[in-house]
Amino acid sequence: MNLPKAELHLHIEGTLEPELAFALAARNGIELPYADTEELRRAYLFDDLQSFLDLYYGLMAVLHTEADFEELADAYLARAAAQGVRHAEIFFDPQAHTARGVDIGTVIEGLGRALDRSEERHGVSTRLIMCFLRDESAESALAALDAAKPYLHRITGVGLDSAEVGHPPVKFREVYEAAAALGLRRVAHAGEEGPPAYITEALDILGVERIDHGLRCMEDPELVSRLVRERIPLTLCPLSNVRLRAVDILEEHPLGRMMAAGLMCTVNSDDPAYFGGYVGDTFHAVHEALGLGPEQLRELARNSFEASFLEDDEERRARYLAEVAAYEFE
Ligand SMILES: Nc1ncnc2[nH]cnc12
Ligand SMILES: [Zn+2]
Repeated sequence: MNLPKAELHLHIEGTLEPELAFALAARNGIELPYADTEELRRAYLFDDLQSFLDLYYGLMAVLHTEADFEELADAYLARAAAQGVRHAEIFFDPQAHTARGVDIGTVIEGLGRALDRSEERHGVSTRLIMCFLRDESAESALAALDAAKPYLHRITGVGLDSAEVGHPPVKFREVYEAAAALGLRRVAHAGEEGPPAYITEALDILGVERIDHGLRCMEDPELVSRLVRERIPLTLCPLSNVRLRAVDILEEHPLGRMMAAGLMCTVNSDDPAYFGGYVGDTFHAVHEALGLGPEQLRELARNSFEASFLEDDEERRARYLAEVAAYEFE
């Protein structure tokens, strides 16, 4: 769906399509444990977040050089642009690469090369958000933040991802304090598989401005009231929730109820190479499965720009919002 939109929850490593994975494996002399792209795709049957993460971190082994990261990001931006994305705030997982011996500078400069050309090539403005792996230690996250210091001009904010349950936001209190002191914006995954209390902690202890997922807030009516009152954006990922079995089928996704409750929802693709669709596909899917009509889709698109980190470019935000208002549905 070509409705102009911002994508606010997108792991660049989750855009690694099987074809590119095999091409990079061949280029870098790496043998993948799959015969071909078909066999790899057949492995995309996940039971939960962890079963996905195991494959996701494994396949990253093909990413080595700046050129690899550049190609990955450029391929995503081309696909996103074709689905109406005008602005993308892109997550990356530096610790998943440094743990394999790939320097953080290689990752950031490689992604940066694609992002620098994105407006000219794809008409997509971008921001970069570095995520800490919550199943690693706070010390490891602090080391990642320290290693990113020479590249802060390229980084807008920090996030928190990976296996959620058992790794509450409070574990990263000092890391987020340090990030805030560096002038970085703050977001965190919370309430994907973890309890509603993690959402409250992310807001109160980490000082986040948006909640990534936040699906499980619906179990706590007081939390819902607070999120509505404070207009905290939620970056929902409905196709991801189905593939990782947070909801059984898309028709049962609470997105419609969340919007009706007054929550500031956005829809995003999370890891589109693994979950069956990019963000335009996701808009189309929620239209079909949940019966969201044009004005609800327009609200989601408007929210995506309002929740985006475009404070340093309000003129651009206003332009994007005008495009949303003027969009004519077929
Ligand atoms: N949906 C997700 N939840 C947590 N960590 C992730 N890393 C990549 N995708 C993720
Ligand atoms: Zn995510």
